[in-house]
Amino acid sequence: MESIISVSHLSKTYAGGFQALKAVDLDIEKGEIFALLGPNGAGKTTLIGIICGILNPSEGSVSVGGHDIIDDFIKTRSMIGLVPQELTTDTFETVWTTVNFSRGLFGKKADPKHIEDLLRKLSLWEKKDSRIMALSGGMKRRVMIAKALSHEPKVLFLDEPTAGVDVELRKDMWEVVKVLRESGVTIILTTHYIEEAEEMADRIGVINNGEIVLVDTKTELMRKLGTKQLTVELHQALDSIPAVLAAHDLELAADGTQLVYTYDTQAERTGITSLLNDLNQAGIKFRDLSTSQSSLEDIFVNLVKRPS
Ligand SMILES: Nc1ncnc2c1ncn2[C@@H]1O[C@H](COP(=O)(O)OP(=O)(O)OP(=O)(O)O)[C@@H](O)[C@H]1O
Repeated sequence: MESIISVSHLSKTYAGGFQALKAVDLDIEKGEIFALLGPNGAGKTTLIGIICGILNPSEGSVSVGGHDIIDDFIKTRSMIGLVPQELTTDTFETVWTTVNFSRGLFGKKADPKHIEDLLRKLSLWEKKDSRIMALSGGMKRRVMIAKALSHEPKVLFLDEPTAGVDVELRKDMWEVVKVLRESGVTIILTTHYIEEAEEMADRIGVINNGEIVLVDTKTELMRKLGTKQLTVELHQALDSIPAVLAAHDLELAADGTQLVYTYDTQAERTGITSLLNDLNQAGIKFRDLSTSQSSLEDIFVNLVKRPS
């Protein structure tokens, strides 16, 4: 895959000495929806701020579409649309005026056709002559997206697009994002909601304490998530896994008193029946059985838990 954003060894130390980013490496692929997950204060806004040229990095570099964000600031900035966390827009203006004005800020020639297409895509066309203050919260958010896309950027950043909105609005936003992706825009969103990342993202990155601790495709994470473990409590400890059980994905735990069997919950056959048969044949007796499943939530919590 071709990358559209390349972040290399990026560090940020704020004036007071606090290091908010620590040698971050990250590639964003053209056309993907990438979700950046992380707890409060992890460094998400700092990372976005640097890529968008709002903040200076302390070390490292970022390129957008192959251009360096510092050497080629105007070019890279025009390739980016940013929807900030807070809704900040001139409430007395109409939707049409506001969105056209945003395009002008990037020095782009007026293009009523593009703005019309954009407003239609965002289900705002009927509201083009309404003042922003007369719109619902969901519509205001969509106006923010229209403003961010008015100059035809290649990449759209959505910083916490659904923070504090109700479930219905959140689902609306997910639909909007998918429609935008189909039009070829690469989307990077930050979120606290694991469900949101699961619903929308092609890939998920987890950031904690200024470090990227995991980047993986959602499919791969779901595959990991789809595995379950069956723990067999044995009557007598084993030194090793007997050869008759070699066909099963087993590990010995708790000083040999537990056999842990990992299986795929999505597989047609879990293999549990045959494992229990083989245990019986081998004369291995057990006291108890229990199952557990790791969720994306568990993976996330484990990755970001603070040392106590
Ligand atoms: N201007 C600043 N000066 C000093 N420290 C800052 C400054 N801006 C942010 N920080 C600190 O840097 C860390 C990262 O902040 P950042 O806003 O990037 O986190 P975040 O992941 O976006 O958090 P949230 O989810 O709460 O928005 C935090 O500990 C924050 O207190």
